[in-house]
Amino acid sequence: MNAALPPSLALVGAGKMGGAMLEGWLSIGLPPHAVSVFDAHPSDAIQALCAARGLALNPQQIAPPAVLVLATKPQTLEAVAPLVEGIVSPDTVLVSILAGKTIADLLRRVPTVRAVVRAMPNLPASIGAGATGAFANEAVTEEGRARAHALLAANGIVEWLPSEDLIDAVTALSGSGPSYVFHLVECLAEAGAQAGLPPDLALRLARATVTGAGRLLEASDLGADVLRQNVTSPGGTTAAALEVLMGEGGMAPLMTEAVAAAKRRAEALSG
Ligand SMILES: NC(=O)C1=CN([C@@H]2O[C@H](COP(=O)(O)OP(=O)(O)OC[C@H]3O[C@@H](n4cnc5c(N)ncnc54)[C@H](O)[C@@H]3O)[C@@H](O)[C@H]2O)C=CC1
Ligand SMILES: O=C(O)[C@@H]1CCC=N1
Repeated sequence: MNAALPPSLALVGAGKMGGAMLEGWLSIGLPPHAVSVFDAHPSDAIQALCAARGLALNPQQIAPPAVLVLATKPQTLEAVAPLVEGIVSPDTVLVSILAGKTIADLLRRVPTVRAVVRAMPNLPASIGAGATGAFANEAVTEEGRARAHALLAANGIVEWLPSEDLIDAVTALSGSGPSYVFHLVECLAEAGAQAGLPPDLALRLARATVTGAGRLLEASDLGADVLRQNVTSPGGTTAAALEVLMGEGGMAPLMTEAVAAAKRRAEALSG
């Protein structure tokens, strides 16, 4: 087991993200007996995982954990805070992945806690290919930060941020970003169908194209710009398409607008 992993951990909210993170922690050797899972409506998959691996699910009482990861929806913070407050001690590091909820919002609801890490993972965490941005407040010790890092790194890359303000932009880029890419697959498939392909064939090709491009990006030392140029023959078909995508009203201004909208929504979720 990674020496930096916390000796005890509580996960509150084991839905899509919390559940994915939990699987990552177990896969890097966090002992199941060190983990308690709290969820108001645990899915069948979480119930089965807890039963199979011997994880405590909704235990009545636990000793305050070294780290508590909060992974419920931001809108449920008010409702879940008394449960969290009842579990933590002043030495617990609270790691929150709630979009928009600030450290001040969290400390107001969970007054016993002092050390808070705000983290923003993303859904590819479920296959260990996540990207997380994180910020630690001044009460997080070196040990606490190392523990949070070990947990977050179980699911992919971790970028520590110099200020909390940046978390909303990270949420808008990489937190929500996988959804933009999945929508790209939908748009590409629809465009292929409009161009005359049977819709199911267009969907298969669109999916394989985005997956393949992502894998190439990962495997290559080349930048996205060079890889783009490598597909683009002068005067060829790609150049014709990129004139549209890189033209006025193309993808760059659209993406800028989309990310700005997500960031505004994250800001509005605070409080
Ligand atoms: N889904 C995603 O791609 C990402 C989500 N997030 C953040 O992760 C958090 C969770 O999102 P999802 O996993 O998508 O939601 P989800 O709805 O799949 O999971 C939330 C879980 O919390 C549980 N829950 C609700 N009220 C509770 C309570 N009072 N006590 C204990 N458990 C309770 C629910 O039963 C559910 O299993 C959100 O704050 C979101 O901002 C962050 C990055 C990416
Ligand atoms: O859509 C949301 O609010 C959450 C945060 C980032 C991804 N999903």
